[in-house]
Amino acid sequence: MAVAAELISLQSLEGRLLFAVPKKGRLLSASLNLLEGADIQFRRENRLDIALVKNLPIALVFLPAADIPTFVGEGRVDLGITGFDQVQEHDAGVRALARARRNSGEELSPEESAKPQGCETVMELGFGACRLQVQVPAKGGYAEGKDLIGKNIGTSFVHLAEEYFARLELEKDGLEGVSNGDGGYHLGARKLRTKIIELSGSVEAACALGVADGIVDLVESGETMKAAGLKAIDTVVDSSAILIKSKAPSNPAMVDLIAARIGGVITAQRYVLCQYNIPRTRLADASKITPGKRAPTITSLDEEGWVAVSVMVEKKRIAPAMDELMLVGATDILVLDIHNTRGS
Ligand SMILES: Nc1ncnc2c1ncn2[C@@H]1O[C@H](COP(=O)(O)OP(=O)(O)OP(=O)(O)O)[C@@H](O)[C@H]1O
Ligand SMILES: O=P(O)(O)OC[C@H]1O[C@H](OP(=O)(O)OP(=O)(O)O)[C@H](O)[C@@H]1O
Repeated sequence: MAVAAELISLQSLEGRLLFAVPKKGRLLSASLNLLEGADIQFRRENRLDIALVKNLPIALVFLPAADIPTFVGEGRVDLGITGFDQVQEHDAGVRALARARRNSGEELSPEESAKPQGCETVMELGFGACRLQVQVPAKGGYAEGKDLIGKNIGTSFVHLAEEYFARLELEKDGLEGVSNGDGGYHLGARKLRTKIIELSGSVEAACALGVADGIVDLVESGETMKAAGLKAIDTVVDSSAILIKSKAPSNPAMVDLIAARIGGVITAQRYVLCQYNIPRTRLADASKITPGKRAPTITSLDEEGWVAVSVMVEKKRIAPAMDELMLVGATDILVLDIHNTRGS
């Protein structure tokens, strides 16, 4: 991490909530938009991975998305933005480590046992949607995950891939549904027959180059997979960006404040405000079309028998909702952008 000691001392971090943000990649720009919407003001110095927030007792820590669950899970950082897939992979890695230590007879120290491990999901953030999928050459003979048992699998998600193939191997051996009690599938004392090969990027090239028979990698549009001559045969995780928090944050009230601000921005991005006039006799029909997040706000109009309705509608539903409102007799339908929200 490029932290210039002369610019940001450890003392300047004292009393500040630490908030981890992806330093690059697919989640960076939407994460920065969220921070801006939540009025978290900072200036990131060139090459510096820590930024002090000007208007709140927070410091932002820019980290690779894959490392954020570790920092938050160990309580080194209070809050973080990362992909659900990364949290799942981290948790699978923690399970694998615990098993390895148990198998080698190593005891946890009292401090380790007492320390709250793992992170909690605060909310989904509405971006970074993708799927972690098992992909194979489109023209090959593999049709489902179990066809790859005993083969070579290239992936950056080694722990999730191991658990995925452990489950398939257990099923194949007639031990369907065995999870051995720690939340993820594993083979107990037996060894995984499928070979998981760790790759750190451009995983889609592994099959064509003969390194792997199949891969476990992320897919969004499917373009990368198609261009590499691959097809998906199974989904391991459905993912999107999430806000996570440590189980023992340094300042729970500040965590709640940031979560409320970010929640407000997300709601504002997802909804529009729809206003219309309608005869009171048709209100029940209109309310079915636009029920609102909780309930529509109804005000009487000066004109006898008419009411004005103000209601939040999901952006993706607004066009058909307007069509339907017209059909039940609504007039003067207006749609307004919501700049920010709180408590909705
Ligand atoms: N194609 C994609 N579409 C949408 N979200 C994605 C996509 N690829 C990755 N993501 C999400 O973004 C997260 C970070 O992935 P990304 O590849 O951008 O990270 P990175 O830090 O640049 O890592 P790397 O250097 O390994 O590429 C993933 O864990 C996933 O949640
Ligand atoms: O389905 P698509 O929309 O084509 O996206 C999928 C690609 O995006 C991710 O890689 P990224 O571009 O982040 O680079 P990487 O291979 O270096 O991880 C992922 O690993 C796939 O390669």
